[in-house]
Amino acid sequence: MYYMLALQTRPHEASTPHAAAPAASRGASFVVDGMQFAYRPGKDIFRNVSLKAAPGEFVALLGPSGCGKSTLLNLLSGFLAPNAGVVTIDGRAVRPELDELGYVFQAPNLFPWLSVQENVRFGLRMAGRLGRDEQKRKALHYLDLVDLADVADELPNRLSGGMQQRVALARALVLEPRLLLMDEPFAALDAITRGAMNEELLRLWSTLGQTILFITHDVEEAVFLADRVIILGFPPDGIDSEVVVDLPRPRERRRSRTLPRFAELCDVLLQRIAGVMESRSRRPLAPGTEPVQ
Ligand SMILES: Nc1ncnc2c1ncn2[C@@H]1O[C@H](COP(=O)(O)OP(=O)(O)OP(=O)(O)O)[C@@H](O)[C@H]1O
Repeated sequence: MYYMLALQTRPHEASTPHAAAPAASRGASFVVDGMQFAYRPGKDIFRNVSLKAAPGEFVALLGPSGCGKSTLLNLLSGFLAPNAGVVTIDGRAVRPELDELGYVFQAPNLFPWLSVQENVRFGLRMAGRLGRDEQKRKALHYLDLVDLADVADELPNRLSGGMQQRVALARALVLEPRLLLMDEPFAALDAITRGAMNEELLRLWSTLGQTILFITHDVEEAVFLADRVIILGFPPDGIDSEVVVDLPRPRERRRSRTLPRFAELCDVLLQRIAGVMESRSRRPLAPGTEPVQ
């Protein structure tokens, strides 16, 4: 039932064709200001990076392997602390335990011995939020939203990869985060399932209105989903550039992908990534790493 509701009401997408945030957004803003970060002294991953997202904005983070996408996400979630600069969520210094934050990763990482419903309920139990019946009701509500209420009592190993990832999404959503951090959440899925998950994510976002930061390697996925795509350069360059995705919403795979603007935007992103790769290949080798003649 809730899934149908999500399909029918798309306040964000219907009313704001290009804008970032739905009118009554539940999303949190985030600000990264003058951030410097290194895992080891003298080896900066980021140097003076600044970046913002408005409440309810869908931001994709794109870049070649090793450019620092996951590191940036870990800094935004407070799992890593910057060496300089600030990271705030709605004006508060970030900490991993902030209620505002939710996570979805590439692997669903469900507990195999717990039912689907118990997996989704787990975070509420750990946080001691709500009574047992209310936790169950809420878990079922979010399972319904991802169209999995009918497998609530199954164990995860009875589900396909795509279904397991939808459970992981419901598990994040049940905590009602205002900022959803997604690290290549659909990368392990086949192309058809991935496309369906992309559409499903847009439906949920248009109903729930979180701010989303979504890491991907896939330019088409970035263009289909995002309001804005941030391209990262190789360390320590930080942000290479940004591209605003001015495609109309609501977006549907078959319709959006046939728009000439869709192809243009993909092309712009591919060129930017090629520029990032090229700038790295032109970079002088670090002392001691010159090829032996
Ligand atoms: N725990 C760590 N300790 C030291 N260096 C690290 C650590 N994690 C990542 N790095 C380095 O930081 C840089 C950025 O890594 P990161 O995983 O953030 O990149 P990424 O863009 O997410 O890559 P991918 O797309 O392959 O997942 C890389 O050079 C990587 O080797």
